[in-house]
Amino acid sequence: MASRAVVRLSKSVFSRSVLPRVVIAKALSSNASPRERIWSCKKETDRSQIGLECLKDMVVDGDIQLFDVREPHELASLGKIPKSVNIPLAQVVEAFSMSPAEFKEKYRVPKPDVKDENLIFHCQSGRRAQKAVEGVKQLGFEKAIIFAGGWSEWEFYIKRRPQAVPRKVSYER
Ligand SMILES: O=S(=O)([O-])[S-]
Repeated sequence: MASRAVVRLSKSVFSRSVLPRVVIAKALSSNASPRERIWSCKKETDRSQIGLECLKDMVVDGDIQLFDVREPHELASLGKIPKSVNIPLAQVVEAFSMSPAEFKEKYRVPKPDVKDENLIFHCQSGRRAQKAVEGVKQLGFEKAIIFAGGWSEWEFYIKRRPQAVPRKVSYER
């Protein structure tokens, strides 16, 4: 009787709370790869996108290559996500076809590697970023993903919860 209760209790403890917590703790540790961190935050199984909370963590952490494919005038008038680099959609394929030296000279950041797992594209609401991801995937950047919520979701979040933006990251407008 008592042993059955113990088995039942330990099954529920291990299956529902302890193990997932261990997995989550590992995924959130500084040793976790960017991809482990991304997917630890996601409940859904769609691995082609990143959600706002995880994006925010990566922005704070700095371990991110985030490209904003809107037009420069949109960034100037609406604002930009910290750490993002602007490459308008029409230039994306050309940019990601450049040599690392040309890319660095033009965009002032290192060119991502085809194997990078922290390569993320966003725009205003997802449409252009989707095209950008499709374009770079054709060039071999298979692990590129999209922040579909884009600037719209980031701005909505910031406006509703400005205190949630860590001080380390300045809110650029
Ligand atoms: O930014 S958008 O192309 O989704 S309108």
